[in-house]
Formats: sequence, C-alpha cells, structure tokens
Amino acid sequence: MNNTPWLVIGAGAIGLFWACKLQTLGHSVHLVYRSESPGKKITLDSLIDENGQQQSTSTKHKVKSFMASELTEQYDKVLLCTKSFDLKDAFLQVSEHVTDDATIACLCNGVGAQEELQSVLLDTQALWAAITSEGVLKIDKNHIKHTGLGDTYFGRWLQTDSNREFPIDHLTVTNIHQRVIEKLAVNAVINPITAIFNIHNGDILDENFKPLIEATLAELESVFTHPKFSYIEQSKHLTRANLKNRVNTIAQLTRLNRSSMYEDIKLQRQTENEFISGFLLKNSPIELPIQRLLYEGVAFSDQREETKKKLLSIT
Ligand SMILES: NC(=O)C1=CN([C@@H]2O[C@H](COP(=O)(O)OP(=O)(O)OC[C@H]3O[C@@H](n4cnc5c(N)ncnc54)[C@H](OP(=O)(O)O)[C@@H]3O)[C@@H](O)[C@H]2O)C=CC1
Ligand SMILES: CC(C)(CO)C(=O)C(=O)O
Repeated sequence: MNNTPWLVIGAGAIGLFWACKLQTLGHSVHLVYRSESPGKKITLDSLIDENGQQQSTSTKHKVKSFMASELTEQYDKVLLCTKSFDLKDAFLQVSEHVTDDATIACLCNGVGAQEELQSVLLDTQALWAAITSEGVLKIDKNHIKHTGLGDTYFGRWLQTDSNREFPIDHLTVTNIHQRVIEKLAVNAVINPITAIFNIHNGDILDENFKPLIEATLAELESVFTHPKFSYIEQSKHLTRANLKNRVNTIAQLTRLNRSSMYEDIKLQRQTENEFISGFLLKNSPIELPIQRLLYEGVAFSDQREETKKKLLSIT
C-alpha cells in the first residue's frame, strides 16, 4: 500500500469519523469540508469500545482540513462521506485533483447516488461503494460521538473493474449491491419512522410501534421477493423474518442514536428520502401504501401530524 493521503470529502458525522478511523489505521488523511471548517483537531467520543462494551473514551485526532478550492495535490484514494443527494457534485468539485487510476469510495445510504457517481468517473477509476451500520452523531464542528458500534463494508461497484486491491484491509465484500439493498431495507424502516415520530433508533422496538413495524416489514417483503422487482437477485432473501432480524439488531445496536433522517429533519436539512423510500416507490412493481405514507410523512412537514395518526392506526 502506498502512503499517499486519503482525500475524505465531507466533514459531517461519518466523514469526521472516517478521518479519525483512517488515521488510527495508519493512513494519512486530508479532509474536505464545505461550510464549516473542523479546524486542526477532531475529538471522537466513544460510548462503546471495539468489543461493543459500554465504555466512555475520548480521543483527539490531528487532521488537515481544506475547502475544495484550496486543494493543490493529486489524490489516488478518495472517500466520499456526503449525503446521497450531494454525492456526485461533491466528487465533481474535487475531480481535477483525483488521479486517472484512483480508487474512489463512497459511503452513503440509499440507492441511486452510486450510479450517478459512476456515470461521471473515468473508465480507469474504480468505484467502491460502501455501507455502514455505525452510529455517529456530530455534536460540534470538530466533535463527534460514536454512539452505535456497527460494521462497514466496501465492494467494487462494477464487476469489470481491475483486480486492484482496496487500500484498507479486511473490509471488503464481493457483492456490495446485495449489501446496499439490505441496508436500504433497514433504512426504509428505521429512518422514516424515527424521523416522523422524533424518536431514537431503539424506540422503534417499543410495543406501540409493533403493528406499524410488522406491517412495514410485510410490505417490504412483498416487494423484495417480487419476481418483477429489478433488484430481485440481490433482495430475494429479504423475507419478513430476515428483515425483522436485521431491523431489530440495528435498532438495538444503535438504540442511543438518532437516525440520520431524524437528525436532518430536526435540523431542517434536506433528507435522503428520495434515495430510500423514494427509490422503493419508483422501482417497486407493486403499490406500497405504507412506504408511501412514510415517504410523505418525511417529505411534507405540514402533513406530519395527520400521517402519524394514520401510521399508528395500522393494525
Ligand atoms: N451518521 C450516522 O450515524 C450514519 C450515517 N450514514 C450515512 O452516511 C452518509 C453521511 O452521513 P452523515 O455524516 O451523518 O451526514 P452529514 O449531513 O452529517 O454530513 C455530510 C457532510 O457532507 C458535506 N458535503 C456535502 N457536499 C459537500 C461538498 N461538495 N464538499 C464538501 N463537503 C460536502 C456536508 O457539508 P455541509 O456541512 O456544508 O452540509 C456535511 O458536512 C449519509 O448517506 C448517511 O445516511 C449511515 C449510517 C449511519
Ligand atoms: C444504521 C442507521 C439507522 C443508524 O442510525 C442509519 O443508517 C442512519 O441513521 O441513517
């Protein structure tokens, strides 16, 4: 592995977390921010240790931060940590500083943005998509809290890419498309429900949300196992029981976390609704009335109280 720096794009919760993580793994990191500089030092508070035990630690990481316009070097390793709706533009903003043979990784929720990014890459650049179930909260411009221990996996987006290895050991999988769909399934339950009801991830396991969760899972099973669903090869194993297990496990592991969608609504920011529920509504061969309600509950704040009542009346 060469020791040129990683260019991490996005100084949000996940970007700051990965800047710290890459550094801990021995990589050098240059971080690109958009609106607010994190300064020279990032503080990472952890409520859990690497074994998942409850334990409070705080570490400080010195990372060089730049605005895109301040970059002068060429980078052969890029990790994009923006929201899905910003992904392609965030890359285009730095593309003149990315080598023709670069490894470009993107770590965002939802489906659709990866393909948009692939469409602006050179044939010689390799896209690695990633999914993560880590829970990270940004509490200040240079201060994050690791609230939920999860896993992160990277995989080649195009199977035709060369067999060049990924520059971080032990985190790669062969079928990232399947992982992306599995993560989409989890996000299509946890994110809109926590965002609409203003609750932490673990709260969706409460008794009063049981009928809504069951109905949402049943509906998702019907699309994921539908022979006409375009991603059926990646999704056919997502039965109701399988989905329930995934959603419960992640809700439990990130129980103290606010989902990224809840956080976005709370801070009145754009959400990834279009790339989660919106993607399912656009691509499903069947009607998805519950997913539509969740989509609308997130998209239209003026209808949210009404939507909550409808969602809680589902039996
Ligand atoms: N946080 C979490 O626990 C989890 C997050 N994820 C996913 O990871 C992804 C990142 O999430 P998260 O870090 O929470 O999101 P944030 O909104 O906290 O961070 C995204 C960051 O990207 C920055 N950005 C956007 N466009 C550009 C650009 N052109 N140049 C530089 N920076 C840019 C934003 O800048 P600005 O500050 O200007 O808006 C923002 O700081 C999302 O897809 C999310 O769903 C997945 C699992 C867990
Ligand atoms: C895993 C989970 C639900 C963690 O909060 C997430 O992906 C998100 O918040 O977007």
